[in-house]
Amino acid sequence: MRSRNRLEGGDNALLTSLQMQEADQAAIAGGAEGSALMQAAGAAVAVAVGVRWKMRPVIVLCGPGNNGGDGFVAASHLRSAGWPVKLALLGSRDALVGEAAGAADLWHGSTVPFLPGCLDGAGIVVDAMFGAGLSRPLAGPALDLVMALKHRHIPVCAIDVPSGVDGSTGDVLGAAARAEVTVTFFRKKPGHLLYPGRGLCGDVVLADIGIPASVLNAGSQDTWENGPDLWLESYPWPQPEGFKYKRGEVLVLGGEAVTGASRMTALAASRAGAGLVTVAAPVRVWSIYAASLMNAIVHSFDGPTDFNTMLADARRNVIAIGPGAGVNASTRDYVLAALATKRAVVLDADALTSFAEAPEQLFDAIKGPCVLTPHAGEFLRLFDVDGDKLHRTRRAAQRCGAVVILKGPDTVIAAPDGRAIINANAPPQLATGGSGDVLTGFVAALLAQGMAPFEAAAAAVWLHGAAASHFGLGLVAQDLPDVLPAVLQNLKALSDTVGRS
Ligand SMILES: NC(=O)C1=CN([C@@H]2O[C@H](COP(=O)(O)OP(=O)(O)OC[C@H]3O[C@@H](n4cnc5c(N)ncnc54)[C@H](OP(=O)(O)O)[C@@H]3O)[C@@H](O)[C@H]2O)[C@@H](O)CC1
Ligand SMILES: Nc1ncnc2c1ncn2[C@@H]1O[C@H](COP(=O)(O)OP(=O)(O)O)[C@@H](O)[C@H]1O
Ligand SMILES: [K+]
Repeated sequence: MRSRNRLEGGDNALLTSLQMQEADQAAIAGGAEGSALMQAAGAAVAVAVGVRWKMRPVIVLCGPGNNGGDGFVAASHLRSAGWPVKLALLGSRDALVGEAAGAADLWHGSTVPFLPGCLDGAGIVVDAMFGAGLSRPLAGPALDLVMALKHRHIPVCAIDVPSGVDGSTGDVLGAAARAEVTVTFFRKKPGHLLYPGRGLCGDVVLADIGIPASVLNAGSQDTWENGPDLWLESYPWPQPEGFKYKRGEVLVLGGEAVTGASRMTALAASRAGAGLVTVAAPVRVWSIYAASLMNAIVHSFDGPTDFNTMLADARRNVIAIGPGAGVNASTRDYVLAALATKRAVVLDADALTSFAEAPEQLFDAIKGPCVLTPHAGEFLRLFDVDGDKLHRTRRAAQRCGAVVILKGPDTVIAAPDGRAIINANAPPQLATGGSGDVLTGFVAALLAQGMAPFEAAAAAVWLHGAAASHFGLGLVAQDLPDVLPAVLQNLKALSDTVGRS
């Protein structure tokens, strides 16, 4: 399937520092000159500065490695273009080696001491202290300069990453500069998309420095930025010869104390294309569901026997449990009964928290296709939270055998086989009560229509973010299903364009 192929390579791949180093080495083994890559990198930085700012005094802060080397090249280009440029080097000129030493030899401008005073009079800072080679928390003169930058309001252009940000994880080691623009090379890095790093990068410019895409071995990529490229080929568009049962049926467990949450899940599942949506409504509140849900079939149920009878209908190919379900033993039993069918199951909110005392019981019961959609608090109740967000989510997916969507402004989607996707299209207005319940419905609907769990999770998260952006400010959760049609129409137009090209 082509979508799978896109996942194996492509522009969306995110590279750790090590993977970037391997790509660099493969490019050089394939005939590229290391110095040419550095020249292209530094030139791209100079272009990014020139495009963004009017001519003014620039200070380039160079570190002791190749990030500093890129800084020397950028400084030379800006100087040749007439910009007043000063350069400060951390460490001694004689300690530079390789391409960085070569780039320094070509710098004929003034060099000033690497001290906070070097910022005086500067209108722009080019941060070329550390990139992929950051190996420990900032300290000493580098820390002093980053702290000085925080107190002055001089715009910063960072090379590769803001110095102090770990490109592989987005973590800040000690302290980090805050950039307005970050110029990175060949492919983005996870740290450009994961907080706190993402919040320090400003706009990320991806520069082509001549490393061919072919250096990425098919199959060796495991992390991508979310986007339609990854799953559009397997998106389940309505088919002329389809009928409602072919588009799948989602069974949503309704809550008793809280009814709005699962009603939003049901509406979202209908809008996202499930052929049928059935809500299992607790008998005492059945009328609330029946009166408010026109798109769904509302069945009243009174305890496990009734629920099991509803599960017995195998046309219900996806079961969504969690929103408003209540944290208790009954919810646990419903989850276990749903998982025992080995049909696709989406577990959110209370369905997860109900297993806080016994996560193993949940993990052991997952035998079929399953997507868990915890926010950070729910995740903490079930999983180990050591390490960065990408690592945490991957480990959780491996541990439980399900696709895990760890939500937040930088949602990570991980599969048990180690693949992971970072989402970056969600606007902050999505942080509103009930928006997670809508996401559960989107995931369930895409699974119902036959998408594989990893792709369904990624597509749902992307549509969710796109819907929130499309609506804009003032969003409440129930607006998301209502604006989904406009987002889907745009996506269909894109799909038709890609299909024709
Ligand atoms: N790969 C590619 O395709 C291309 C890569 N390119 C560029 O190369 C960059 C990577 O270069 P790099 O590997 O030389 O590492 P870099 O970030 O300069 O730092 C290493 C130096 O910093 C030091 N150091 C580390 N942490 C420190 C700290 N906290 N405090 C103080 N010192 C610290 C470290 O010292 P050590 O740990 O060895 O003691 C070492 O001396 C990459 O980001 C991109 O800009 C481009 O030219 C285009 C092609
Ligand atoms: N600051 C933010 N920026 C973008 N998206 C966010 C932000 N905070 C939360 N979200 C998204 O909003 C949704 C909230 O889900 P959740 O926490 O489960 O809320 P609820 O339980 O109220 O439905 C998730 O999809 C999450 O990724
Ligand atoms: K940097």
